[in-house]
Amino acid sequence: MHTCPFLPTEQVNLQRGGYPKFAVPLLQEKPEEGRASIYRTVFTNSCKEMMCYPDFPFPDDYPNYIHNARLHKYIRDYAQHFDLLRHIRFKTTVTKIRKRPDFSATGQWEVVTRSDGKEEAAVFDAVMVCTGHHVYPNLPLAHFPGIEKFKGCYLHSRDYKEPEKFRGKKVLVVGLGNSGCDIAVELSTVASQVYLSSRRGSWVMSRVWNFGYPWDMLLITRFWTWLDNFLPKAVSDWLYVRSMNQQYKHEDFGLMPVDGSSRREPVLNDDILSRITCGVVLIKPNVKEFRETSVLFQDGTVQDDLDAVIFATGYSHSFPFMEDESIIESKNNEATLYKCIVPPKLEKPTMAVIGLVQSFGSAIPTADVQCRWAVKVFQGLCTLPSVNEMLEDIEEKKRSKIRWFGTSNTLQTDYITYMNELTSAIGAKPNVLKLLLTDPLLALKVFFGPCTPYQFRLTGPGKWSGARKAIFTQWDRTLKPTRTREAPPATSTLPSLLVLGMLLIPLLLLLTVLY
Ligand SMILES: Cc1cc2nc3c(=O)[nH]c(=O)nc-3n(C[C@H](O)[C@H](O)[C@H](O)COP(=O)(O)OP(=O)(O)OC[C@H]3O[C@@H](n4cnc5c(N)ncnc54)[C@H](O)[C@@H]3O)c2cc1C
Ligand SMILES: NC(=O)C1=CN([C@@H]2O[C@H](COP(=O)(O)OP(=O)(O)OC[C@H]3O[C@@H](n4cnc5c(N)ncnc54)[C@H](OP(=O)(O)O)[C@@H]3O)[C@@H](O)[C@H]2O)C=CC1
Ligand SMILES: NCCS(=O)O
Repeated sequence: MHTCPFLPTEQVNLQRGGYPKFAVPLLQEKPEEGRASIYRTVFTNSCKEMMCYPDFPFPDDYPNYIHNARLHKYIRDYAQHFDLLRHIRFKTTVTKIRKRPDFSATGQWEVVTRSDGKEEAAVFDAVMVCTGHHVYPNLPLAHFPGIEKFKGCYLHSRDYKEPEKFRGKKVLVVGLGNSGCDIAVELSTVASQVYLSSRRGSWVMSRVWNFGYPWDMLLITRFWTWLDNFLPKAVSDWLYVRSMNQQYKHEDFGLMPVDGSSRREPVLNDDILSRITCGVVLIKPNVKEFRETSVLFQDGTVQDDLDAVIFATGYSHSFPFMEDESIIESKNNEATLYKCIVPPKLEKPTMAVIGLVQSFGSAIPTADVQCRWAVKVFQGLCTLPSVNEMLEDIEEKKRSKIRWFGTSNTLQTDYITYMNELTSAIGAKPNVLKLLLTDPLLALKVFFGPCTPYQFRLTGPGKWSGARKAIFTQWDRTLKPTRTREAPPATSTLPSLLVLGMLLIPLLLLLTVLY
């Protein structure tokens, strides 16, 4: 990788010589091998009511979208609240996971760890692999002819931390995902020009959706999921494209996705339109090739005097610690796991992969429900079908992925459909029809309101007594952090009905005269 001359390298040396580690390793200047890495200004793109642990709402004074440092505190608060820290071994790397010799009888695993240079092995009855899928950068340089000739520098978005070092530079960002969009917007405040190249375009939405409410509280509901699946696909596709294009026409900003009906995860960014309108971010098509100091795009346009390229081309995932790599079969960004969790060919179901799904929904509640299902499998309370039946189910799910995402090799899945599948299996899926009879107001909120994580703790094993109240107060917690100034009492405005009447009367008179 061409290091950027204007990115000071002493930090790397400093790091070796006691560089002050950030409180949050994610923000270290030089990302740690095998760890996710984010840039300083990352704010969540799921709102607090949609991304909390199902039995641990965020404090009501937290903003709806949260800076990564506050999210880190919330996760630590959760661990402290449920007394989990005693179960966690920090600064400990798992270097090897292998079946014990008697695995087919016991289902036990041997796990080797390294901490402070010391290796240690231990035996476990079950293993949950929760190592994330935003760790290993996807940097497909072979797709960018001439990059080896390029005299500027380039890096993957995983290595990007902040914009200052790019002040006055001409920078190309490749990839219109959430990283590419965030980074292009931030760079545009200091760079002399930012180009944002997109291969297939993306739906780009603001976090602040209709009526000023969080996008995910309005769009991720059981009603919309039901309608999306109930209507003929052509109709639901038309509605989807129409809703995504309702705030502005994406083609007017060069953003329009090639496949508009794909339910691929949208980009959430509140500033990109303004940066495009101000000309500091220029949207470009895919790169055709790089030259020594310029880049040729697929539409034939050329950009000279390029200083740097940031490849925001996403991530791949791998499990280097698995001695037998065939256990978690994963290639082309798709994994062969039953319910996206269990390797189907194990003689004993004592391994679960958690978090290897991507949806409109949030990672935290998804992982919470996945773990609850996996524990029932480990306990033998959720029995798995035969290997062939699991493999057929995996194939069937791949076919439905093509229907919604245009490809099977994706971690994408439909959030509520997936959560329903898992919560049904453990008896924790809310029964809306039954609720209609027993608690009609709750039923309406559950079906038409935001599918907040509390819904997955309303009933069944793991039920949380505070879930109903959390659902009834979710909008209070949403509005509290923004309603921070009481509007002064209205002075001159006439009641709106009176105004409406005053407008209607002349209109009615005009109509009677005309007709
Ligand atoms: C920039 C960015 C912003 C995001 N914003 C949101 C958002 O707004 N909302 C949302 O829901 N999701 C968001 N995501 C996605 C979300 O962060 C991830 O899905 C989530 O972090 C997944 O959690 P995880 O625990 O599965 O994996 P990770 O958070 O990646 O954690 C994996 C952990 O495993 C550890 N690990 C890995 N290998 C080993 C090993 N061999 N031994 C020991 N430990 C190991 C790593 O150190 C790490 O601590 C974002 C992702 C990125 C990159
Ligand atoms: N604020 C937040 O909450 C943020 C959340 N995230 C999350 O982190 C995860 C990773 O996001 P991100 O890093 O953006 O990665 P993504 O995988 O979401 O996006 C990768 C982008 O790179 C493009 N790309 C990939 N390969 C190539 C190629 N060979 N040639 C051209 N373009 C290519 C893709 O284009 P194409 O569309 O054509 O495939 C896509 O636009 C996502 O889940 C995202 O939601 C990330 C940043 C901020
Ligand atoms: N869709 C929320 C998860 S993400 O990876 O940002």
